[in-house]
Amino acid sequence: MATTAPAAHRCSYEDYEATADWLRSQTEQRPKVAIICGSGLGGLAALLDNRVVIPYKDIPNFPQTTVEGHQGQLVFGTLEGQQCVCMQGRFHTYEGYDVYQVTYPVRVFSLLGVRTLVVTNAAGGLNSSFSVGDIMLIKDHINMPGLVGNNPLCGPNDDRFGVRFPCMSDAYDRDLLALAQQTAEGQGIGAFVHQGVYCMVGGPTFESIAEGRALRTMGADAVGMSTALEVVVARHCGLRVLGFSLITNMVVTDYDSTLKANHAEVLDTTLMRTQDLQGLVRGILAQMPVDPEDL
Ligand SMILES: O=P(O)(O)O[C@H]1O[C@H](CO)[C@@H](O)[C@H]1O
Ligand code: HPA
Repeated sequence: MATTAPAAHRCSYEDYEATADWLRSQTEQRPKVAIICGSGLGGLAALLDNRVVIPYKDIPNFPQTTVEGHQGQLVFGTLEGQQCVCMQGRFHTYEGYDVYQVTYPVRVFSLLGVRTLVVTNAAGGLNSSFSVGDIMLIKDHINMPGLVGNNPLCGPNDDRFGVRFPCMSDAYDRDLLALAQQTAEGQGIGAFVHQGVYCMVGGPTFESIAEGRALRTMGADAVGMSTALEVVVARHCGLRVLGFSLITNMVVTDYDSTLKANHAEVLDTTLMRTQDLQGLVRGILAQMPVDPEDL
């Protein structure tokens, strides 16, 4: 049977602008910080004061969430004096979305005036010194889909967003990383906060043992099915980025192990660490200058 490949949802500048204009018409809030909540981490949005909640289904051009643990709404509000917008639910390529849809909200945020993107995710631990429940501050990533040509910046470059060949060696802001580490230590949770490399894979399968071993050998400390694409688009349009992985399970890399990765365990672990992660984000925002130039 003949099949037709689905058309890529590459969007025009005007599409992003239309969504940003519509959001501006729904709220007077003008966020400077966007927070993308990973699986089971949507509770971060509940911390915001003066909340304005907008379901994705009402937002022009927005995809819909389909994964358990991702609610599917934008929450505008203030946290520690910072004007924020939280994505309670992100998009993944394994849901059937293409890389342009997965990253659509990031460019909209940039047009809204956001200057800092905070990405969070649930991830499997590869570094043998990590334990379930640890928090990894992301210091770098391996964008596996991007490395094989599935990069959200493929296609004609729109210079209004950024340059054709953006640098990724500075993807995760070093000053924000240092602030996050100091904040964790100040809050007494430094013992389970580490820095490491996040590897994005396509999913939705969890890793085979050979894949887990290969990723570890490549230098990844944690693996998940999100984040890198959003970060690439954020850096392209000049946002500074801070990223957190919550280690929800350890990737099985031993043929004698009987452990089996599963999404229920991922969501259970997020419940266990939700307070610490929320406290950490709150503490960082309390000290983070609104203008990146002030860091
Ligand atoms: O990356 P987030 O969205 O936190 O979710 C992670 O958890 C899910 C697997 O349990 C996958 O979607 C993986 O990427
Ligand atoms: N692998 C990939 N993605 C994940 C994992 C994992 O072990 N845990 C949470 N998200």
